[in-house]
Amino acid sequence: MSVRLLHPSIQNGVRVGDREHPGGTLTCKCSQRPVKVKVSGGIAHNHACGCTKCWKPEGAAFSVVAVAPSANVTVIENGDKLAVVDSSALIRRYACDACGTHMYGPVEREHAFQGLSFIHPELLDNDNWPEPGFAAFVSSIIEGGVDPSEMDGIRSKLKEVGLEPYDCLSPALMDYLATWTAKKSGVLRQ
Ligand SMILES: N[C@@H](CCC(=O)N[C@@H](CS)C(=O)NCC(=O)O)C(=O)O
Ligand SMILES: [Zn+2]
Ligand SMILES: [Zn+2]
Repeated sequence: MSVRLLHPSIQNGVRVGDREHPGGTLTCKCSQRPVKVKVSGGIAHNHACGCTKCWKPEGAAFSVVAVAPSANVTVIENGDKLAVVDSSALIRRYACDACGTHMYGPVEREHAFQGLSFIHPELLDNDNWPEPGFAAFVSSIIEGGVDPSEMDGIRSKLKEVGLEPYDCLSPALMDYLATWTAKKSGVLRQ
């Protein structure tokens, strides 16, 4: 069986990026009138995501996705091609209606991630962005069509390239989300 492509940017090892990376311009895959979105500042929480909702390049089992403050994310060209993929989802993923690339996904609802936009750093016009730190929603790749028998090998490969596999987000992010929820409900003090 051929080796499953996890994601082109992690398949042969994760390249260590620049923590002080300044952002850049995200460009969709269209050869004509590509959508361009400017990210005017750093990104955080870069990770691989196996869920069925995050955009993945052709043939990849995982997406690579990070966040930036929504205030730093601006559509600069051909925004008329953008449409929200699923308006009921927490992340309002704006995709190019011609090539399907997800360009940015703001969280607008009251939520621990409110004010952040999810973006795919591989679409930036430079490649020194901070590397992914873990793999999230790994079991979800089965929902995307991966045979369950491949999972042991895929989790081993993720570990080999330095990405700890989790079936939701990382423990640190899950604790952050739970803390936000506990404060909102009042069981923890603000
Ligand atoms: N097993 C589901 C998981 C979907 C999911 O919960 N995705 C996470 C990671 S991106 C999430 O936070 N989704 C919120 C959203 O899609 O708006 C799938 O693969 O579709
Ligand atoms: Zn496009
Ligand atoms: Zn996802």
